[in-house]
Order: sequence, then C-alpha cells, then structure tokens
Amino acid sequence: MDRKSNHSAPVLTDPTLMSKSRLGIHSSLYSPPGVVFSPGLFITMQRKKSIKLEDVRSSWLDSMKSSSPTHRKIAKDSGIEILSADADAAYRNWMLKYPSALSAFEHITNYAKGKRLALFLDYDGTLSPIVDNPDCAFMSNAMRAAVRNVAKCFPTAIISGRSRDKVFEFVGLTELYYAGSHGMDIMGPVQSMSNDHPNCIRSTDKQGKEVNLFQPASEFLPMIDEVFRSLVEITKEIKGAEVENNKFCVSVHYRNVDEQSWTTIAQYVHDILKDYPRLRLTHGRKVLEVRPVLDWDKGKAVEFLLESLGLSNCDDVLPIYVGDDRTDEDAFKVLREGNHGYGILVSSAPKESAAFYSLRDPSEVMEFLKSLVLWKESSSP
Ligand SMILES: O=P(O)(O)OC[C@H]1O[C@H](O[C@H]2O[C@H](CO)[C@@H](O)[C@H](O)[C@H]2O)[C@H](O)[C@@H](O)[C@@H]1O
Repeated sequence: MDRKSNHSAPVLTDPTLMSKSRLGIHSSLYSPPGVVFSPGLFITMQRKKSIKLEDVRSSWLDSMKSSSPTHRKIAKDSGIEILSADADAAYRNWMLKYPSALSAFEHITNYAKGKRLALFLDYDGTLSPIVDNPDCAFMSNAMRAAVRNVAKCFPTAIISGRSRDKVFEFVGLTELYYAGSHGMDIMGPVQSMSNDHPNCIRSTDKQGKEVNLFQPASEFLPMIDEVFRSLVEITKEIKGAEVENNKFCVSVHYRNVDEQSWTTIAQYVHDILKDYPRLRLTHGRKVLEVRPVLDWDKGKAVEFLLESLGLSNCDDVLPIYVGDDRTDEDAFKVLREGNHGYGILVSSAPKESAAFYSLRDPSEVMEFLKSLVLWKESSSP
C-alpha cells in the first residue's frame, strides 16, 4: 500500500509526518553501537571490548533518569523552568506532529474502509495505567470489556514485555492472541506459514484449542533463569528494587528505589551482564530489561502474527499498533517503514516516536477501542 499517494487520509500526507529525520531517530534506539547482525536471528555483540565502563554507566544512568519523565522533569531537563500551561502548549504543539487518534478517527476509518483491520496492543501503560507495584497493574473491567468487544470485530493480539502467562492472568480474555517477553513467546493461530520457523511448534491453549507456539529464544531459558536468580540476590539489599522474571527476559525495576541508588543498580546489572555476552540490556519505564541478543522484537512479532493470521503482504490489511514504551517503537517502525499500518503512541508527554498518531493515556485508548467497535457496527451491512 502506498499511503503517500492516498488522498483519503490527508493527515498522512503531511510532510512533517513523513520526514526522514523523524524516522532516523529510532534507527539507533535499540541497536547499540558495535552490534553486528548475522544471518538468522542471532546478533553478535562486539561492543564490550571498546566501550569504557564509566561510559556504559553514565549512558545507562542518563537513560534511567529520562525514562518515564513527568511534565515537570522534561521542563527541568531542557534547562528551562516552564509552567504547566506551557507544558500544555508544548503537548498541543507536539500533537501537530502526532495527532490524536481520537480527533483523527475519521481519517483513520476513511483509510480503513474496505480494509481488514488487525489490532496489536501493548499492556502496561496502554491497557493498564502505570503503577508503582508491577504486580498490581490491573486492567479495569471497563477496559476488559472494550478489548473483548474490539477482539470480536477484528483479529487482536496483545504484545507485552511481561511473561505471556502473566499478561494472560491480567487480561483474562480468550478472544485474543498473546505474545509475551517482548514477542519472544507467541501463542498464535494455526496457519500454514510461508516461512519455515524452526522454533514454532503445535500446542494447545488453556481451552484445548490448537495453536502455534513460537519461542525463538527457548535455548536461553536456563541462562535467563540463572541471571534472574543472580539479579534477585545482588539487588536484595537495595530498598525498593524488584526483579521480575518474564520468562525469556528479566526486568529490574527501580521505580521505587531512591535515585541515589540508581547508579548502584546500573552497576550491579552491568557486573552480571559482563559474564553473559549473549544477553543485552534495554531501557523501559523505570525498568532495566535484560534479554537475549536475538534479532527479534515486538516489530518482528507483529510481522509473525500477521503472517500467522494470513494477513501479511495484503494490500487490503490495515494493522494498528497501540503502545507507550520504547520497545513498542520496534513495532511502530515496522508499520511505518513497511508503509502498511498505523502506530499509535500512548503518551501524556511529548516524545519522539515512529508512531503516526497519539493517545494521551489508557482511558483514551479505551475510547479509541470503543470507537472502532461502533464504526465497525455502523459500517457492517
Ligand atoms: O510491554 P509492556 O506490556 O508495556 O511491558 C513492559 C514492562 O511493563 C511492566 O513495567 C512497567 O509497568 C509497571 C506497572 O505499571 C511499572 O511499575 C513499571 O515501572 C513499568 O516499567 C512490567 O512490570 C515489566 O516487566 C515489563 O517489561
């Protein structure tokens, strides 16, 4: 599909939305310098030799400080004391580049006319609000109903950094597909795939339905377990630190840790990772995420699910991905670069993204999902 020439979706023809510089920002977000991609899924790390420990620590710390900033923090970081009215103006200005998916709903549905929609949703910060205790990131019943209804209209999948079991426990709906561990654990529909995926096996879901289980990082399981235990042990003295086992990746939470101890956490994680060259680190919202060095992410998971659903390489398919986190950028990029779908960033503060649209918070996500259902009902014969 060529959206640039589509005049029924004027928002997309805005040159600022299509600008290369905006896309370029993301190309270096998750691939640290020195990472070499080899054929297949594995990527080999060469950077450890050349980067000084102090550099690593200070760049980690910078990322830790900037993760999940508040409006006030952004103002401080830019060195200017701005009032909240100015922050609102900054947000409105930012929305010129990332229009609200609610205000632009008509553009989206005009473009979606005659197309088959596929919906991909992140969990934390998208379907549930960010809370201090990761174990209490519950989804509201109203949101659950909205997700259930939208999944009845369109194929829908949740792609989360959590373990697949954990996110299913939170969501509790059988009408959708689930991908955990940032897409490294996908339970999708049974479909003959054009590509051979060696790590794809037939399985059954909790209802006994036949499904495809795709776990490209399965060989990392013992290593991840070992690192999880080491991280629990090493951080146990740090008040507020929490280590979460997400099956194929590990989260080290510092949201509840005094800022003065963030360097210590970064140091501890770095010390452990030194012994595991096949693991790497990414940054989320007040969380350090340890994951396999594998050329697989939420973007690849979207492509895999589209293929499993028999929806890849079809001009009449419109995938929409809604997410709030840096790891969701991989999915936004896939949709933008493939020129075949919409990324919607959930954020209440301005930030650069490869998404096309924005929503302020999970309550707006719910409104958007409900609007999709109403649109589908009103447009069905
Ligand atoms: O891909 P996601 O579904 O967005 O998962 C990303 C991480 O989300 C969780 O952590 C975040 O949400 C917590 C609850 O609101 C919050 O306390 C934490 O500070 C956030 O980083 C989850 O706990 C992580 O394991 C996921 O990787």
